[in-house]
Amino acid sequence: MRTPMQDVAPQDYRDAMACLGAAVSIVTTDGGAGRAGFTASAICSVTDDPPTLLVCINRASSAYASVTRNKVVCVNVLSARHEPLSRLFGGKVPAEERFAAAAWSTLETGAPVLADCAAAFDCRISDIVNVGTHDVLFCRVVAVQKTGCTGNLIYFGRAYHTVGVTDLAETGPESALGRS
Ligand SMILES: NC(=O)c1ccc[n+]([C@@H]2O[C@H](COP(=O)([O-])OP(=O)(O)OC[C@H]3O[C@@H](n4cnc5c(N)ncnc54)[C@H](O)[C@@H]3O)[C@@H](O)[C@H]2O)c1
Ligand SMILES: Cc1cc2c(cc1C)N(C[C@H](O)[C@H](O)[C@H](O)COP(=O)(O)O)c1[nH]c(=O)[nH]c(=O)c1N2
Repeated sequence: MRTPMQDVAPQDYRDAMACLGAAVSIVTTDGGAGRAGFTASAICSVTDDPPTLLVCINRASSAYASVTRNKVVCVNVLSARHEPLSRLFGGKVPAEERFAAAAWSTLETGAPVLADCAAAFDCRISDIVNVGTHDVLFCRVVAVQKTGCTGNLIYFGRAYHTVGVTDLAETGPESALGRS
């Protein structure tokens, strides 16, 4: 006989998840349903054939309607210097103010590409799965832009950190992992 699923408390779950460090990206969209973007850490690679990544988006997010109606996103992987931009896209700031703070271009889909991000994955959303408060977006990658993967922004222990040495001669090896 099956026993009913026993969930842990959301706070216990979040406390444990705070130990799971993750890269920080800004996920953007543009199209008939408008331009929008949000800071995201719930992103990972699914398969390289066909190149597919997943993004988890809270259905309460101001970007949700635009993302799911436009059906395109660009995942802009952030460097340490983008921490202020990450805070801006982290909520409660109007979309126009978020985008005014940086330079953007486009690749294939028209979703905004952050000019100097570490890497950008331009995607068409192929599938959406509802799970609890979030939608899991499966995103087919149709173009990439790669600028450089040093000094990347990480969110770990409820704080921003940097991984990867930016300039050893200038900063010294101790700066390879720094808390901000
Ligand atoms: N996946 C997400 O939606 C997600 C991830 C990170 C942060 N956030 C947002 O940033 C705020 C601050 O986060 P924090 O890390 O400083 O402290 P926190 O205690 O709220 O969260 C700790 C960790 O729990 C997970 N988490 C938090 N809220 C979540 C949610 N609604 N859905 C799924 N996972 C969630 C994330 O891994 C997060 O890093 C959160 O309250 C949340 O609104 C959301
Ligand atoms: C470091 C970090 C990481 C994440 C977030 C925040 C921060 C600071 N947020 C929250 C998200 O950025 C925020 O809720 C949106 O900007 C929505 O806010 P508005 O509704 O636009 O004000 C977030 N939201 C989401 O739907 N999926 C995610 O993976 C993440 N990850």
